[in-house]
Order: sequence, then structure tokens, then C-alpha cells
Amino acid sequence: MSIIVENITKYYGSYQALTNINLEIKSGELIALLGPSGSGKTSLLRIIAGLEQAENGSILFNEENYTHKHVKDRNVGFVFQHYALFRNMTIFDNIAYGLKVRPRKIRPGKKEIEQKVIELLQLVKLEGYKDRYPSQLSGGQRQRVALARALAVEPNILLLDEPFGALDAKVRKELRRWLRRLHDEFNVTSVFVTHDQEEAMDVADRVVIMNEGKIEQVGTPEEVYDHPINPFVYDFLGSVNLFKGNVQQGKLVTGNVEMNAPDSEDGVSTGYVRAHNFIIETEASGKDSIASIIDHIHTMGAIVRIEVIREDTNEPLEVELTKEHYIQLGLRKGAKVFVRPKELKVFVDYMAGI
Ligand SMILES: Nc1ncnc2c1ncn2[C@@H]1O[C@H](COP(=O)(O)OP(=O)(O)OP(=O)(O)O)[C@@H](O)[C@H]1O
Repeated sequence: MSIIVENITKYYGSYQALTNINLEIKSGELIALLGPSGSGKTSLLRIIAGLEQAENGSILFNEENYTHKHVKDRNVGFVFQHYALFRNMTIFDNIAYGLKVRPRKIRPGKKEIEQKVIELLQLVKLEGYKDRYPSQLSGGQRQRVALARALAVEPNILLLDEPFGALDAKVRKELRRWLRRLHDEFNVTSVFVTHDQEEAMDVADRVVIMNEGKIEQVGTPEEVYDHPINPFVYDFLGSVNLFKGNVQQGKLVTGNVEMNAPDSEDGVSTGYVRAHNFIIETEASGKDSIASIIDHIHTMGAIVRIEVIREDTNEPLEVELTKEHYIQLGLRKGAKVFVRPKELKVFVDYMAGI
């Protein structure tokens, strides 16, 4: 089922939490709403769900206007961070709940419910746990039950609000795989809220990046990472180094370094370079070589993160390289090196001088 969000505006009292949100979600897509705390992700999800009403705008499911439909008539499944399972019910009964409470006319028979629950238990690999109670499961297992419970009623749309937020990093990763697998299996249009960019980039077909109640950019993980449309998106998606300077005739001048910026307008600008988009050398090789001193070396498995201090401005830079390359170069703390951007994106500082 497709979702269209049209001109949605939401106020809490006089506070405007969402401003003119427009978004089209294709049937069967898995979409992540990603943004810092307070950017309006949960508000948007709740409006899609019908748990919250917007002041302005419409919500369409399969092009039909659902704006004023009650949550129970939208057939959406929910998984929340703290959407506790029923503590006094077994895992089996928790999953069966949504089917058992259906009005008699549309309620499946006992055998049918049983079969469905068993299938779901198999899918989330918890067959052996059906007679346990939620308190006898781990956090990750409980969220798998929550996913199975949400899917049991065959929702048109699955909405997840920080579903893995309360779990540790390793379990979160595992659950991402579950979400992706279950999503592919059921092909249900899914929207999940997260503030974890790695989670969004890893799981979603497309990522919606939100900030201060607005959408900054929508795109596939590759699009938003490789072609961020503004400084906010650049900064939000992974570690980035900033070079404040001035563009003159296709060159960004920063400190005593000149970097090629052929497509940039002249004026006060900031260059953005991701940590892995530097070349690190022991000799200068051009006007864009930034003389620096290694301040800190941090090894993280196959990747080495090096913090260097620019000699011209004393500003720190973060550079990432493979361990293999790091060993080849024989780098150590205190050594002088030259870092050069492989890929630079320049945004004009429109606010400069205002
Ligand atoms: N019921 C409410 N009453 C008043 N203000 C609210 C209410 N719900 C949310 N807000 C405010 O609206 C803004 C957006 O909140 P929302 O929960 O949608 O953001 P979020 O991006 O999901 O944040 P988080 O990641 O912290 O959950 C915040 O500033 C929040 O304080």
C-alpha cells in the first residue's frame, strides 16, 4: 500500500513541530525517518498512524484519503521501543492477540490462528519459546516477538518507532537483519524512525532526513551519503571535516592551502571532506597538501582513525585509512604528514556577512 503525505503541518500549542511535509512512499518500500532528537520524526509517524492529527494537510493510503480515519480503521501494525508485550500472556498468546480480538465476523478460526502464530514463530526463530512469558526472553527476542505480533494481523503498513533503541549495539545489528528479512518476506510498506544513521543507511530502501520539523533530503542511502544537498545532511551522515575559507576562481583558499573547487561560486564558503576521503602522505604533493602533525591514532579493526593538527591553523582533522595502508606508511604519533582531500564538497556560506 502506498502512502502520500501532503503538506502536513503540526503544532503543539504554539510550537510548530512539522512544517509543510510532503513525502511519497511506494508500496512495499522500507523507509527510514532519520534526524536528530526533536526533528519531528515521531510526530510524522504518529500522524501517518492516525494517533495524532495534523492541523493541515492530508494522508493518503493507496491514493485514498485517510486523513480523518481512526487509527483502528487504518490497519497499521506498530512496533515501539517500549511497546511492552502483555506480561501475563505467553509468547504464543501475545502474537495471537490481534487476531483473537477481531470482531467475530472477521476472526479466523482457532486452528487458523494457531497455524499463523506457529508460522510467525518459525520466521522469527522462536518456535521453542511459545509457552514462555515475556520476562523469560532477552530484549532482542522480545522485539522479535513484537515484530511477529505486528505482522500477525497482516497490516497494510508497518510503523516502527525506534524499535531497537533500547538494545545493545550487537543485538541492534542482528535485529536490523530481522526487520529487513521480515519486510522482504511480507512486502509490507514500512516506515521506521531512528536517530541512528548507520541503522537507517543499513536497512532502508530510502532515507528521509529530517531537521527542525522539515525534510532536508530524501534518497537512497547512497544518494544521501554521496550527494548530500546541504551542509546539515553532510554533517549529519558520518564524520566530516570542515574547511572554512574563500572560493576564488575555482579554488577554495583555507589557511595557506588551496583546494580545487571548480564548480563553486566565489565567496565565503565551507569545504566538507569525509574522514575516509583524504590521501595521507609523508611528502607534500601539491597546493592542496595540508601539513599536519599526528596527534592521536585510534585503531578500530581494519580501519585506523588518525587525528592530525593542521600546522597552518592549528585545527584538528580526522582522517581514516585502512590498517594495511597505515602500516605501509609507518605512521606514528608526533610525525609530520600531509593530508590532501580526495573528494571535496563546497557549500557557499549564505549567512556570511548578514
Ligand atoms: N505531545 C506533545 N506536546 C508538546 N510538544 C511535543 C509533543 N510531542 C512532541 N513535541 C515536540 O515536538 C517536537 C518534535 O517531537 P518528535 O517527538 O516528533 O521528535 P523526534 O524527532 O521523534 O525526536 P526524538 O528522536 O527525541 O524522539 C519536539 O520539540 C517535541 O518536544
